[in-house]
Amino acid sequence: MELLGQHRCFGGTQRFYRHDASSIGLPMRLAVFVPPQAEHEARPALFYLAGLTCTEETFPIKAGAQRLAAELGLILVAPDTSPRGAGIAGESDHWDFGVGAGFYLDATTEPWQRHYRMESYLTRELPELLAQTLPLDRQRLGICGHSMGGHGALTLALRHRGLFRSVSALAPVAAPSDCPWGVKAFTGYLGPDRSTWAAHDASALMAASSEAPFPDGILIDQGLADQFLTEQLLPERFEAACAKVGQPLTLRRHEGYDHGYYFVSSFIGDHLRFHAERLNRP
Ligand SMILES: N[C@@H](CCC(=O)N[C@@H](CS)C(=O)NCC(=O)O)C(=O)O
Repeated sequence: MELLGQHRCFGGTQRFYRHDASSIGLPMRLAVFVPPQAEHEARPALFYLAGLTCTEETFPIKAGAQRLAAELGLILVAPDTSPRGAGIAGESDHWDFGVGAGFYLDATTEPWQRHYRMESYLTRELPELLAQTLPLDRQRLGICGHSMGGHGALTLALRHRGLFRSVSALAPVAAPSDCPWGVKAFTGYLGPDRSTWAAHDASALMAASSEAPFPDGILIDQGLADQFLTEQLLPERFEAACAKVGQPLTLRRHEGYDHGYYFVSSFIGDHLRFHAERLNRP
């Protein structure tokens, strides 16, 4: 991993890295906050997946999570939202598909399947690489995300049982098979056969579970003034699926909050505490 920049921050360091990602076949960038406690011992890590149009810089710059992460001793890992530089014609033409919109899955269609492999990158390559490079306890990983990243957090946690001990989301795309962003992404990355989509749809995955996958609970925050709430996010679908399988879910609906980072920064602290509590258990 090539260290591109390092900044002292609340006694720890905010770092930016670039590395050759073998699962993607291209260089990837990521941001990592290392809390002061990591100088002495391996610490738990929270992966944060950002939403459409974001980069690895969005979370460290806008969410304001470092102060509390330093107190809690949490490493924060913020990857990019898609491969960049794949050279696919038109890959930057849409803000909700292609560059900046990788949807945290492995594409199975041409021309995307060679490089658009965010799921393999995040679940196989990155935990291993980070554990080799940083004082990170590989057995204590949590995942959270916002919007498309909320979809990523929920689906990766549900698809890779045991990899992430705790999961939460802010304004997640909760039923992507049934919203315009998800239909566009799944059609493009997985093809038109809808039977392949359910495996990447948090509500469908939860509804298909035989028992509660996260008995310690899942936390979701949602703003009620979110401009994408009723057309794209559909948290009530995930809520119904959790109820069906007995999955404990705290879904908090907040009057007046919209979709952006003023909302994320208002509630990210509760997510850090939620994860720290679960990741610090022996
Ligand atoms: N570009 C879109 C909005 C995209 C958007 O809201 N992205 C969210 C994630 S889905 C975000 O976090 N944007 C970055 C930011 O708010 O700083 C639009 O013009 O409507």
